[in-house]
Amino acid sequence: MEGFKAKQVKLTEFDVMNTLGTGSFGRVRLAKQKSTGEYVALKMLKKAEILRLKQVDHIISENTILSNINHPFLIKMIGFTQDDRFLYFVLEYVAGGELFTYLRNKGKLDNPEALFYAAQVYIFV
Ligand SMILES: Nc1ncnc2c1ncn2[C@@H]1O[C@H](COP(=O)(O)OP(=O)(O)OP(=O)(O)O)[C@@H](O)[C@H]1O
Repeated sequence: MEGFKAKQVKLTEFDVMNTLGTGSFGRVRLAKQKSTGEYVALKMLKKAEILRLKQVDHIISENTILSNINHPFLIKMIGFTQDDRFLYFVLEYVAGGELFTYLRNKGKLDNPEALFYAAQVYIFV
Protein backbone atom coordinates (compact mmCIF):
# COMPACT_ATOMS: atom_id res chain seq x y z
CA MET A 1 0.00 0.00 0.00
CA GLU A 2 3.02 2.26 0.43
CA GLY A 3 5.10 4.16 -2.07
CA PHE A 4 2.46 5.69 -4.32
CA LYS A 5 1.13 9.22 -4.47
CA ALA A 6 -0.97 10.83 -7.18
CA LYS A 7 0.59 13.92 -8.68
CA GLN A 8 -0.58 17.14 -10.26
CA VAL A 9 -0.98 16.70 -14.04
CA LYS A 10 -1.85 18.90 -17.02
CA LEU A 11 -4.98 18.21 -19.09
CA THR A 12 -2.90 18.67 -22.26
CA GLU A 13 -1.13 15.39 -21.36
CA PHE A 14 -4.35 13.53 -22.33
CA ASP A 15 -6.58 12.96 -25.34
CA VAL A 16 -10.09 13.12 -23.89
CA MET A 17 -12.56 10.69 -25.47
CA ASN A 18 -16.10 9.38 -24.88
CA THR A 19 -18.16 9.52 -21.68
CA LEU A 20 -17.97 6.42 -19.47
CA GLY A 21 -20.65 7.48 -17.02
CA THR A 22 -22.09 10.31 -14.99
CA GLY A 23 -22.02 10.99 -11.28
CA SER A 24 -23.47 13.59 -8.92
CA PHE A 25 -20.98 16.31 -9.85
CA GLY A 26 -20.30 15.73 -13.53
CA ARG A 27 -19.13 13.11 -15.96
CA VAL A 28 -16.32 10.58 -16.25
CA ARG A 29 -14.59 10.47 -19.66
CA LEU A 30 -12.26 7.89 -21.13
CA ALA A 31 -8.89 9.50 -21.88
CA LYS A 32 -5.54 8.39 -23.24
CA GLN A 33 -2.24 9.50 -21.77
CA LYS A 34 -0.33 10.80 -24.81
CA SER A 35 3.14 9.85 -23.53
CA THR A 36 2.33 6.22 -22.63
CA GLY A 37 -0.78 5.39 -24.70
CA GLU A 38 -2.35 4.22 -21.44
CA TYR A 39 -6.14 4.58 -21.01
CA VAL A 40 -7.39 6.37 -17.91
CA ALA A 41 -10.74 7.56 -16.55
CA LEU A 42 -10.97 11.34 -16.26
CA LYS A 43 -13.48 12.25 -13.56
CA MET A 44 -14.68 15.85 -13.98
CA LEU A 45 -16.32 17.41 -10.95
CA LYS A 46 -18.16 20.72 -11.38
CA LYS A 47 -16.98 23.10 -8.65
CA ALA A 48 -20.31 24.98 -8.56
CA GLU A 49 -22.18 21.71 -7.99
CA ILE A 50 -19.81 20.67 -5.18
CA LEU A 51 -20.47 24.00 -3.46
CA ARG A 52 -24.23 23.85 -4.09
CA LEU A 53 -24.47 20.38 -2.54
CA LYS A 54 -22.12 21.37 0.33
CA GLN A 55 -19.77 18.48 -0.46
CA VAL A 56 -16.42 20.30 -0.27
CA ASP A 57 -15.16 18.28 2.73
CA HIS A 58 -16.24 14.97 1.16
CA ILE A 59 -14.50 15.73 -2.13
CA ILE A 60 -11.31 16.74 -0.31
CA SER A 61 -11.47 13.40 1.57
CA GLU A 62 -12.03 11.48 -1.70
CA ASN A 63 -9.00 13.18 -3.21
CA THR A 64 -6.81 12.66 -0.12
CA ILE A 65 -7.74 8.99 0.32
CA LEU A 66 -7.57 7.96 -3.35
CA SER A 67 -4.33 9.82 -4.00
CA ASN A 68 -2.58 8.09 -1.08
CA ILE A 69 -3.86 4.56 -1.50
CA ASN A 70 -2.43 1.73 -3.58
CA HIS A 71 -4.40 -1.50 -3.36
CA PRO A 72 -5.58 -3.97 -6.01
CA PHE A 73 -9.23 -3.73 -4.87
CA LEU A 74 -9.36 0.09 -5.01
CA ILE A 75 -9.22 2.39 -8.00
CA LYS A 76 -5.87 4.09 -8.13
CA MET A 77 -5.73 7.84 -8.60
CA ILE A 78 -2.95 8.68 -11.00
CA GLY A 79 -3.22 12.45 -10.85
CA PHE A 80 -5.40 15.50 -10.41
CA THR A 81 -5.74 19.03 -11.69
CA GLN A 82 -8.29 21.83 -11.91
CA ASP A 83 -9.43 24.83 -13.94
CA ASP A 84 -11.94 27.60 -13.22
CA ARG A 85 -14.99 25.33 -13.46
CA PHE A 86 -13.87 21.77 -12.75
CA LEU A 87 -11.75 19.55 -10.54
CA TYR A 88 -10.27 16.65 -12.53
CA PHE A 89 -9.30 13.28 -11.05
CA VAL A 90 -7.23 11.06 -13.34
CA LEU A 91 -8.12 7.51 -12.31
CA GLU A 92 -7.06 4.03 -13.30
CA TYR A 93 -9.51 2.93 -16.04
CA VAL A 94 -11.55 -0.06 -14.88
CA ALA A 95 -13.45 -1.68 -17.74
CA GLY A 96 -16.55 -3.76 -17.16
CA GLY A 97 -18.99 -1.26 -15.70
CA GLU A 98 -20.75 -1.17 -12.40
CA LEU A 99 -21.47 -4.10 -10.07
CA PHE A 100 -25.05 -2.82 -9.81
CA THR A 101 -25.58 -3.13 -13.60
CA TYR A 102 -23.97 -6.57 -13.61
CA LEU A 103 -26.21 -7.72 -10.76
CA ARG A 104 -29.34 -6.28 -12.40
CA ASN A 105 -28.61 -8.14 -15.64
CA LYS A 106 -27.64 -11.37 -13.92
CA GLY A 107 -30.55 -11.39 -11.47
CA LYS A 108 -28.57 -12.97 -8.66
CA LEU A 109 -24.98 -13.86 -7.85
CA ASP A 110 -23.98 -17.42 -7.04
CA ASN A 111 -22.29 -18.00 -3.67
CA PRO A 112 -18.61 -17.91 -4.77
CA GLU A 113 -19.22 -14.67 -6.68
CA ALA A 114 -21.11 -13.07 -3.78
CA LEU A 115 -18.28 -14.10 -1.46
CA PHE A 116 -15.70 -12.54 -3.79
CA TYR A 117 -17.42 -9.13 -3.93
CA ALA A 118 -18.44 -9.10 -0.25
CA ALA A 119 -14.85 -9.88 0.79
CA GLN A 120 -13.60 -6.83 -1.14
CA VAL A 121 -15.91 -4.58 0.88
CA TYR A 122 -15.42 -6.38 4.19
CA ILE A 123 -11.61 -5.97 4.12
CA PHE A 124 -12.04 -2.19 4.47
CA VAL A 125 -14.68 -2.11 7.22
N1 LIG B 1 -12.16 4.51 -12.96
C1 LIG B 1 -13.21 4.30 -13.74
N2 LIG B 1 -13.13 3.45 -14.79
C2 LIG B 1 -14.21 3.22 -15.59
N3 LIG B 1 -15.42 3.81 -15.41
C3 LIG B 1 -15.56 4.66 -14.38
C4 LIG B 1 -14.47 4.96 -13.50
N4 LIG B 1 -14.90 5.84 -12.56
C5 LIG B 1 -16.19 6.07 -12.85
N5 LIG B 1 -16.60 5.39 -13.94
C6 LIG B 1 -17.95 5.42 -14.55
O1 LIG B 1 -18.51 6.71 -14.38
C7 LIG B 1 -19.68 6.65 -13.55
C8 LIG B 1 -19.73 7.85 -12.63
O2 LIG B 1 -18.69 7.74 -11.68
P1 LIG B 1 -18.58 8.75 -10.46
O3 LIG B 1 -17.44 8.31 -9.62
O4 LIG B 1 -18.63 10.16 -10.95
O5 LIG B 1 -19.95 8.61 -9.77
P2 LIG B 1 -20.48 7.70 -8.59
O6 LIG B 1 -19.38 7.26 -7.72
O7 LIG B 1 -21.33 6.66 -9.24
O8 LIG B 1 -21.39 8.71 -7.84
P3 LIG B 1 -21.00 10.02 -7.05
O9 LIG B 1 -20.85 11.09 -8.10
O10 LIG B 1 -22.18 10.22 -6.21
O11 LIG B 1 -19.71 9.79 -6.31
C9 LIG B 1 -19.57 5.32 -12.81
O12 LIG B 1 -20.83 4.86 -12.48
C10 LIG B 1 -18.87 4.44 -13.85
O13 LIG B 1 -19.81 3.95 -14.80
